[in-house]
Amino acid sequence: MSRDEQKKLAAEKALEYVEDGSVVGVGTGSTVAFFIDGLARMKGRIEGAVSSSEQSTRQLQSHGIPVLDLNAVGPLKLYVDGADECDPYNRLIKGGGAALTREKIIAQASDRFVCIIDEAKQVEFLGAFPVPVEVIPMARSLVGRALVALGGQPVWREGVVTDNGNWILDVHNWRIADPVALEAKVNQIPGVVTCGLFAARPADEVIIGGKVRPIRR
Ligand SMILES: O=C[C@H](O)[C@H](O)[C@H](O)COP(=O)(O)O
Repeated sequence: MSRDEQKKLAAEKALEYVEDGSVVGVGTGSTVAFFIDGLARMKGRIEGAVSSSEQSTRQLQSHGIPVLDLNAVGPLKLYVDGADECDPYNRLIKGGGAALTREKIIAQASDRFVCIIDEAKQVEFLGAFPVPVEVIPMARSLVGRALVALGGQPVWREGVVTDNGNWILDVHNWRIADPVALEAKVNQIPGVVTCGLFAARPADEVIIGGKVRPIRR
C-alpha cells in the first residue's frame, strides 16, 4: 500500500472518533488534509473546528466547516493530527510543516489526541527527523548556540516564517535519550516559543493505516 493510501486509511479511521455536536481540534499536513476532506462529509453534524494553521483553516473553510477560536470554545474532546516521527510510547516529533506551536497548544487543550501516520513514521528512537524549534527572530543565534550546547546541530530553515511570525531552527543529529527531559530543556531557552518534541504530552492513540497501534508501557 502506498504512503498516501495509508494516510487516507488512518484519516478515515480517525473520523470514527468525532462525536456529533462537537468541536474538533484539527492539525496540519498531508495526512490531516485527508482527515479534513473526510470531516467535510459530516460537517452538518459537528459544531466546527479549531485549526492549528492557516493552511488547515483555508481547507476547512473551503469545505464550509466553521473555524472557531480556541479561547471561545475552551477544552476540546478530540484533537487529530499527523506527525513526522512516532516512538513506541506515542512520543512524537512534529513541525515539519512549521505548525508545531499551535499544534502543541491544541494538543494540550484536548482530552484525546489521536495521531494519524503511515508506517514510515514509526521509529524505535526519536531523532532521525530533525527536531523543529520555533524561535523569536531576534533570538536565532542565541538559541542556536544553546542548542549546540545541548548536543544538537541547528540549521536555520531560511525563508520560512511561521503563522506566528517566527523562524524555525531544525536540529539535526540529536541523540535523544530522554525526550521528556530534552523537551523541557529546549523550551526553557529564552527566545524559544516551543520545540517539536511532543513527549510531555504524547498522543493518546496512534493510528497507522486503518488500525490503532498498541502503545508500549
Ligand atoms: O508542522 C506540521 C505538522 O507537525 C505535521 O503534522 C507533520 O509535519 C506531519 O505532516 P505530514 O502528515 O504531511 O507528514
